[in-house]
Amino acid sequence: MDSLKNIPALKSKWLSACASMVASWMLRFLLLAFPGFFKRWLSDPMTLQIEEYHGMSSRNKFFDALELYLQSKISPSTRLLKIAQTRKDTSFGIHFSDNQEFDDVYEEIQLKWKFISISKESSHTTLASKKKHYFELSFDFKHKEMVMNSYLPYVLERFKAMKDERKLVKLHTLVRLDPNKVKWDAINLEHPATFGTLAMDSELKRSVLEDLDKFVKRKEFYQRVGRAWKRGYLLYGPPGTGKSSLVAAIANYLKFDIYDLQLTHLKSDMELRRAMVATTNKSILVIEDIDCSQAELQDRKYGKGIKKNESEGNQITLSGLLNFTDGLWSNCGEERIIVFTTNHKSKLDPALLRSGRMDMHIHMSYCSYEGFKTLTSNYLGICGHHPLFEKIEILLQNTKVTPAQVTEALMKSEDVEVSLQGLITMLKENRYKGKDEYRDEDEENQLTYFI
Ligand SMILES: Nc1ncnc2c1ncn2[C@@H]1O[C@H](COP(=O)(O)OP(=O)(O)OP(=O)(O)O)[C@@H](O)[C@H]1O
Ligand SMILES: [Mg+2]
Repeated sequence: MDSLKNIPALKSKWLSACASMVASWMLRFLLLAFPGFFKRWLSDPMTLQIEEYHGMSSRNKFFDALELYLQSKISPSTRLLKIAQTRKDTSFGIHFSDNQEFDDVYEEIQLKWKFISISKESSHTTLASKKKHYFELSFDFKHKEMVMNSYLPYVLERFKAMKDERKLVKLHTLVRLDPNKVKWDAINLEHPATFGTLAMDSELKRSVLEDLDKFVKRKEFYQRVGRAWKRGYLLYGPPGTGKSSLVAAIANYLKFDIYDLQLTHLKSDMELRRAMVATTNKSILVIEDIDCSQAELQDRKYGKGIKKNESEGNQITLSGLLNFTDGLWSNCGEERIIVFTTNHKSKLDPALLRSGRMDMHIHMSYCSYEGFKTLTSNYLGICGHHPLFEKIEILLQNTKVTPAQVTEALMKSEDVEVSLQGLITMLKENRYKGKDEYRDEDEENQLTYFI
């Protein structure tokens, strides 16, 4: 009788067991049938956006780092790659297509990158800037700390290592996008100059190389003495003596990018500051022909030969530049080299030559016999002696020709005899020519150290 009484209780137990079994089957079925939906439902996504530019015109350096880093994450099964070669580049570059996705794994965290390109609505934009580009990084919110503090620094480290491996050196120049906006535009530096190919006094070359080596090794020293980790060089000498080639040789030697700062492209000290702040560490800021820039800036300031509306708004000054290079700018980065070049050191503002401003004054001068031998080894492949060398050595002692003039003569023929004879004729023609406007500087020391 008792067991009959328990029948309803047993029945409800049985029913609830059946119901929970059906529910678990259904859940299993749904999980198997729609895994994506459940994964999304269970996770708590977080997204970071990395835009190409931040502010008005400053390029986002992390965006540039991603462009290289993510090339290593392109899936081998990718069926669409955009290849481009700009007019100025000699090699092909991979460009990402809109909505291209990249998977990455870091410390077992799944990360998803996406490249996005959207049209901008502005009347002032150039063809290249009509689009806004950015990367999106998606991951689970619970990994936020790990991504911010560990993964992003890791991406930067990888980028630096990849850049060093590829030995990419960039040349950055200023381009004006609209009346109020300038930005740095970069191309690969294809300048072949190295210290080996430069016709330069060997003692001077050795001193410059030693100075560069010492500079890059002295991080702790600069920190200890509380100085900004920067070095300034003034390169001076007649046109065609290798000042620009020396800048390229330094960049190739240290693998530092070059920022070619054309002061006359800028309208105000504010623009100058923005452009300088946008330069990266391990870079060379070059201001070529500083005497000409200085003169033009003076003209603009006082309106000499310049229409009123052209001079308006141009408040860029040499002292503004020097204060900034000596002060805040040099302190907000590391391993910065600043180079001024000029044909006429005597025409420079004394403020620029003041002791401590430029660490080294390097005089690039006319072609010596030693320089000539470097050039014949490069251009004609002559490593030893040649019967015509003695004549050339005597001629070079009395003739002021630049290495550029010598290379021009050496390139005229592939026949060594013809080339050297052509050079002898050129040297004879130039032997007693005209007044030397660079004589004062030529009599100075080749190298002046300040620190
Ligand atoms: N010292 C040098 N060693 C090797 N090649 C040189 C040297 N000087 C000049 N040349 C050759 O002449 C060309 C012009 O030289 P470069 O532009 O470096 O001279 P520069 O001193 O910067 O002249 P400028 O004052 O006109 O700017 C170089 O591309 C190179 O081929
Ligand atoms: Mg030059």
